[in-house]
Amino acid sequence: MGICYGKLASPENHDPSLSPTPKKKEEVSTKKEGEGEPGVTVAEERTSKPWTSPFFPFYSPSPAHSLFSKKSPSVASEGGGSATATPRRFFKRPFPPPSPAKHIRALLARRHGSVKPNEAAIPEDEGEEGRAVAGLDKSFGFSKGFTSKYEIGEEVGRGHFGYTCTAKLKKGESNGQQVAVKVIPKAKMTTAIAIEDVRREVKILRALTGHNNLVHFYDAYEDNDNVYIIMELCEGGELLDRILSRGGKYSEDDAKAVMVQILNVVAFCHLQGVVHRDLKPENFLFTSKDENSQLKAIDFGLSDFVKPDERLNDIVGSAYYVAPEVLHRSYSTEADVWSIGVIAYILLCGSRPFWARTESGIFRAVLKADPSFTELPWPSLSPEAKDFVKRLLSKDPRRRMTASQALCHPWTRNYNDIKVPLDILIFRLIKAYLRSSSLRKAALRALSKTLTVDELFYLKGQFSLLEPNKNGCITLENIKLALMKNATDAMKESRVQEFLLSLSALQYRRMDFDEFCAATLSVHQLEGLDRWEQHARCAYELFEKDGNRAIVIEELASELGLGPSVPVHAVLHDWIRHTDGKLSFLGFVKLLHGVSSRSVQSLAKAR
Ligand SMILES: Nc1ncnc2c1ncn2[C@@H]1O[C@H](COP(=O)(O)OP(=O)(O)OP(=O)(O)O)[C@@H](O)[C@H]1O
Ligand SMILES: [Ca+2]
Ligand SMILES: [Ca+2]
Repeated sequence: MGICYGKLASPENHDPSLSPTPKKKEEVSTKKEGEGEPGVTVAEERTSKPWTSPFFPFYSPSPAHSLFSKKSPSVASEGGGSATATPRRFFKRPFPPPSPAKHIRALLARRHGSVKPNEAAIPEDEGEEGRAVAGLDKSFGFSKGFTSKYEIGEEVGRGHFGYTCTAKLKKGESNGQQVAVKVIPKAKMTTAIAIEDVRREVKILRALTGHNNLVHFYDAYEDNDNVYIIMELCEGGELLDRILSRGGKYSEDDAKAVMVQILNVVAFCHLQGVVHRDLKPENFLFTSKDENSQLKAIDFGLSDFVKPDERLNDIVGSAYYVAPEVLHRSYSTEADVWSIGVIAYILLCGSRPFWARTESGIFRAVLKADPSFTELPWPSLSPEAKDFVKRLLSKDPRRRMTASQALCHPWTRNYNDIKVPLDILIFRLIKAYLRSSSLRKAALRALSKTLTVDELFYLKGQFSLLEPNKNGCITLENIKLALMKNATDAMKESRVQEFLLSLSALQYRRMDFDEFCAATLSVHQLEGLDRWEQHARCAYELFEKDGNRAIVIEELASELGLGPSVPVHAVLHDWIRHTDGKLSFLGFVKLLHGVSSRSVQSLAKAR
């Protein structure tokens, strides 16, 4: 079971056209996170926050906020107690508006070491680290003497793992400087996983600090009771509160201003080999109350390092924002881009793309349902905005845009001279290209000739970031220099350098822009486009003229790295044209994918 919204039984019973009547207090039925108990009603008030914002109707609280006081379950009323005041909101609204997101319960259970039967919607393997253990080592090696250096002020926010206060430096050069301190009680660290998470949160903040859209990290302290993370104080409040105070809807331009900042910092994290894993509007703060204030990513508590070809498998994040592949336990940086897609959807229409009353219901929707782009206000939004969100919310992570690509999308790319960061995907694809057979390279080259202006825009940008020489070519040296320019300590952890070594096939050669396009185009992404068939047919015609040649089945099998156990004549029969022994269209498309022997084996079994 998950969060409940009073008696908002069906997704159809809300009205998107309602005026965002601000409410300070809202009563909704909810269930305590991480515990399998039945729903309890919570009355919430965020007025004790320094930047209190009005609530959107149906605002549902996160039980993690201790500022909320509990009330008896009987006071839950329809539509959060405000149904009679604005009855029109029923029957029309497609989804409830955003509210604070809750962490996935399996994750919390694992971190608190309390997995009870049937509690987690997706069972986690409970290893030694996930069990609450007495006598855990809770020393982090952080500085001591927090209280002698800082005078702690008012609480400005609270999450599941800690609370955040303002603080003032007592002495030294920056005497009086206001900072934010996230206090994480050691008493809450009951498992090895929880301790490791705090260690990694600080390590990642330390490694990434410096980006304009990432909260500035100053230092970390500890004493017997707490860990203290000292950061820049963001006084503009959470993005979630701004969404709510605007009635859940942003103009396209305002949404773009937010999106561009989010994509920028996430592209930066991904290049460094860090995946955030908890992107949601609560984890972006504005530096000031100003409308055009800068946005900062915070809360790297669930973040991790990921090597370029590695897949992570622990289920982490917040239900509304979690990517399908995370639920399938095999994911990488693309999972963050999905969460950005959910945020983009909410910004543009004020509703969540995937909604259900229970956690498992949300997971089902994430895995199976297609978000609505037909309900209001979608018909009145630009086709570019819709395409942008759809390509972030592609269920297949290989078809999803990367953060850098999203900054090159026609919806965003003309926004205020965006500087698109280097995309780690480029290096992954070059690596795969260099390992390909000459036949596959020829096929990719043919496909690259069919790229459109939009697709070339991104590739041109990436190519110029690698600073080609006078002849318009790049070498391994260019790639090294470009990465060094962008490298932070995080890169050492995620071992991008090691990955670079794997590009050593480039050592004695250079690549011009044409070859770069062939190397870095993503076949999977092109396949996700409506015009894929056209692309592929057109590319096949070019390949016929230039690259196609007679090939015997055994040679093709070896090109594809098929082992002797594969019945190649049966499997590859349709891939070779019997009239002249050259690749058929089917064979061409398979070759473009660089079909793995595993998929061919499964193909063989299916026959
Ligand atoms: N640098 C900051 N300046 C101002 N407020 C902050 C800052 N960092 C955090 N906060 C506030 O404190 C809240 C909790 O911080 P944070 O999200 O890091 O905690 P958490 O316990 O990890 O939360 P969660 O439950 O989302 O995992 C934030 O949502 C925000 O409102
Ligand atoms: Ca948070
Ligand atoms: Ca957190």
